[in-house]
Amino acid sequence: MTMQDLNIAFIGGGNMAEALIAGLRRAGHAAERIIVAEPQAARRDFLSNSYQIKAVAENSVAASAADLLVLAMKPQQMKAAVTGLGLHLKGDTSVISIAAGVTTASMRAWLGAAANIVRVMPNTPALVGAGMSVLFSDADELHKQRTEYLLDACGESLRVEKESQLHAVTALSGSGPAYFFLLTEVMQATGEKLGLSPELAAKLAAQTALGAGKMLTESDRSAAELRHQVTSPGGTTQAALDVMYEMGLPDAVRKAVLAASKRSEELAG
Ligand SMILES: NC(=O)C1=CN([C@@H]2O[C@H](COP(=O)(O)OP(=O)(O)OC[C@H]3O[C@@H](n4cnc5c(N)ncnc54)[C@H](OP(=O)(O)O)[C@@H]3O)[C@@H](O)[C@H]2O)C=CC1
Ligand SMILES: O=C(O)[C@@H]1CCC=N1
Repeated sequence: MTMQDLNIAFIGGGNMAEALIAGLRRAGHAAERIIVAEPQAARRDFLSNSYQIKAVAENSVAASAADLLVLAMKPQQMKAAVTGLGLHLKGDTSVISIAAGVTTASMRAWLGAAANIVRVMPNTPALVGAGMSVLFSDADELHKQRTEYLLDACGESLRVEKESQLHAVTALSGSGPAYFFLLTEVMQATGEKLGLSPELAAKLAAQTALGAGKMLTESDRSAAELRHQVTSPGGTTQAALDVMYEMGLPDAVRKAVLAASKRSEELAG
């Protein structure tokens, strides 16, 4: 079976599932090979209309169709949703959990020892093909490669060798888009306070985020070097950065990333 022939099923059709479905469709995976099980009728309608995929209410229908099954509920919803689902899986189905914290051992306890489990921490930029996903799995290589087919349709993917590293990964790339969005929101609002129209302030903040991101990924210079290049001595950037340091922004970001990692550990139970 080629990767394009995989039947890919999602259980839970929320924000992150939608981002992965959008990535798959954008990369050309056939709509009739994607199915989502989602409890809310309005959300099912939205997903089937937006991506031309099949949306059903019963998890077992999606699970039994799957070569690749993506569990995309909240961590707290996972145990109830997947207990008993193992009965509906084909023997060689690859089961991907994207839930923060929930361990491979817990998934095996709920799904059955034979389940081929891959843990993934994706992020929402998958929606626009710019995702960063990290996987961990102790299952056979085939299951990791199938997972990479899905993830690479949505951006970039990497592997980690230790499951415990997923806490840090979650704190950086899983939650990370929200940190940049908050910064952008504040820049935009302040631009408006300084007299720019909402449209202009939004455009300047967003395009600046995109430009900074492209420089970080495409240039071989470090983030610190790129920052220095913007910062003329005695100039405007220096005035802004002085305030950021005085008010403890680096320390706040450090503590925020540590809090996200700790929360991931707590969700592991
Ligand atoms: N959002 C993100 O940026 C990222 C999220 N993740 C992980 O992805 C997972 C989903 O997050 P997110 O998409 O934000 O959450 P959402 O709440 O948007 O999506 C979860 C969906 O699953 C549905 N659901 C709940 N219970 C069941 C069930 N028993 N069977 C089938 N579907 C069910 C929910 O319905 P209802 O609303 O009715 O409960 C909801 O539509 C989480 O585990 C999270 O840790 C990972 C990386 C990034
Ligand atoms: O906030 C969360 O718990 C999920 C995991 C990473 C991003 N969103």
